[in-house]
Amino acid sequence: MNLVEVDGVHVVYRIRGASLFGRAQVDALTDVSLTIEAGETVGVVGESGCGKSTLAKVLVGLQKPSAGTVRYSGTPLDRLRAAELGRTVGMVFQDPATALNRRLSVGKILRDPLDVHRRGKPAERDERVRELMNLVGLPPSVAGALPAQLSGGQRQRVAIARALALHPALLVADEPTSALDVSVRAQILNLLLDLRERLGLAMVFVSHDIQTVRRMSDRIVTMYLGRVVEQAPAAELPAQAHHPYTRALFSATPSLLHPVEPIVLSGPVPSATAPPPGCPFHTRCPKATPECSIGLPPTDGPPEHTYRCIHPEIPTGVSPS
Ligand SMILES: Nc1ncnc2c1ncn2[C@@H]1O[C@H](COP(=O)(O)OP(=O)(O)OP(=O)(O)O)[C@@H](O)[C@H]1O
Repeated sequence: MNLVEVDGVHVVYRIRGASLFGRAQVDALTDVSLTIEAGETVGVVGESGCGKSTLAKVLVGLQKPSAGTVRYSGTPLDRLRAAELGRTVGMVFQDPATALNRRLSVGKILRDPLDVHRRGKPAERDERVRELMNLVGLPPSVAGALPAQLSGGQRQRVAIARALALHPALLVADEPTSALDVSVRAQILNLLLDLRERLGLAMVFVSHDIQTVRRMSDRIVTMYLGRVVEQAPAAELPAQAHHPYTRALFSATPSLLHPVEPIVLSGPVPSATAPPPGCPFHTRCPKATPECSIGLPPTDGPPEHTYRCIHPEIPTGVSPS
């Protein structure tokens, strides 16, 4: 059984004060389905506004879907009690400066979830706090420090330790390094990779940096305007990216190891309040034909590599189904 099953999830945000003549809602996620196996890292990529953070929030129960379900080991997310949810999934946010309580010491921040969920005796909770600090490479000497007294990298280590306090099976990391200095980003990424190995964690890694996602993930989900447009093993990308949008993302951040033919997209991302008809990507797609504006492409391909495109790029020698 999969650890997580996301099935047909929609999230609609109502916009207050929207014009009577415009749409008063954003379809942040439309019919999103994906699975995550125990111990697997799934990377989520796409341009700003495509729904990555909304998906992350749905996975941890911070955003209720307007339709569809999220199941953890077969149990719907909304049936899990708070303590069970903490044992199931933890979240690391983009900016640790705002995600941590400024008034609590590191020790108290880490002890808080253990106290709230009454995990073990007081001495065991103290021991778990020490264990968590050691796990993320924080020296015992910072237990009494406030978040403002730490470096950005140390703060993100605290946030990661807090997310792991209740031994979750899944860690959702939403742009966990983008608010950090370039010099410490690699350290936090290596810490996440190390924790995944040591704890057998499953991970959802959200980023707009597709090369980092590729390095971190077993599988990559590409999103565009709230929809999943491709899901593929990371090792197959970019060489076997079938969707022109996935290819365009890789070509925008070229790598010497994995060169991709440059693809220039025409125009900006359409507004999420008024998505185009047919394939949502057709207004910018270099391969678009008139039929792309008529119907939404069906999901095609084998379960391990799906795509929504009627003009997929399938390299010779690769079977499309
Ligand atoms: N609370 C909200 N109210 C209204 N619209 C929202 C809200 N949160 C997000 N949106 C809209 O929903 C869509 C998806 O946003 P989301 O933050 O999930 O995308 P994202 O891919 O994470 O973007 P970014 O990379 O910029 O964080 C966008 O059009 C965004 O403007």
